[in-house]
Amino acid sequence: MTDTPSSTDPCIRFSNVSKRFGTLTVLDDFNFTVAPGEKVTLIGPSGSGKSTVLRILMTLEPFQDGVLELKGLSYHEPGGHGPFRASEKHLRKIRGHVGMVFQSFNLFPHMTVLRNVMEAPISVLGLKRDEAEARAVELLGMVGLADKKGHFPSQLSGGQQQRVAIARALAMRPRVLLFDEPTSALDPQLVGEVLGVIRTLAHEHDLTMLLVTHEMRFAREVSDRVCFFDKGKIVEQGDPERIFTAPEHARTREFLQSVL
Ligand SMILES: Nc1ncnc2c1ncn2[C@@H]1O[C@H](COP(=O)(O)OP(=O)(O)OP(=O)(O)O)[C@@H](O)[C@H]1O
Repeated sequence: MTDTPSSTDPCIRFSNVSKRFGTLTVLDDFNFTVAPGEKVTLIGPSGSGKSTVLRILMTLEPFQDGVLELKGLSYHEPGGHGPFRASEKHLRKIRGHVGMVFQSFNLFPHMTVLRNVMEAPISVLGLKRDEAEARAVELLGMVGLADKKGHFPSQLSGGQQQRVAIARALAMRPRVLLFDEPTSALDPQLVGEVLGVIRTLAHEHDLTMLLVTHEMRFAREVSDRVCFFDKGKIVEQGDPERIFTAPEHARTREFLQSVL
């Protein structure tokens, strides 16, 4: 396994990955690749394993079988003792490439918005304070919150907090950004502002993005590829227009009829 990816390598590659929680098999011989810069959305029924795919990529969950690579780095080191048996140092290296935006915003309540965005680049990347501040101010401007940098999270709406969380993830300059139902915890009137920020990111940046969302119209707008996921497998995938207008698989059709 090499640590030096070539430009033609997929950015993310799951090869025959299986994930079990006790006796429950969530991913069964799962194969999936994402190209550099590609925006891919996973849709599918609740409990089908979509979040688990993201959590494994973020190194938040171990897996049992198979091989997972991100930007040419394997989740188990050569000579290691099976999947995910990597040293903390190696996992940190992987994590350095990937950011994640969760359903709940998870901001530090005792820190201002600015500090929430600055903190990890200082403590994890070793950025100087003024560099981290300049980066944070720029990103807060990008998500439309430059004027809120001195506020605390409790003084912001859910939509604003989620936009801070997006700025915080971007501050680590990840190559891959994962979104796990980023608007599910929001009041309906706040969903649009968060989707707007993600839409801009998708259209204007070469970040590789993997999204799990129940917002089908949004999935159609931002994705290069939509994957219908059910019972730990990709049942059908392709161009969003085709998946949404002419799904080939009966399970995809049933799912889309139930949510559209
Ligand atoms: N830590 C855990 N321990 C035991 N079972 C778990 C754990 N995390 C997830 N599961 C189970 O794994 C399955 C897949 O969960 P996952 O959250 O990946 O599904 P999902 O497709 O993202 O669902 P949703 O759309 O509802 O978020 C579910 O049956 C869930 O109950």
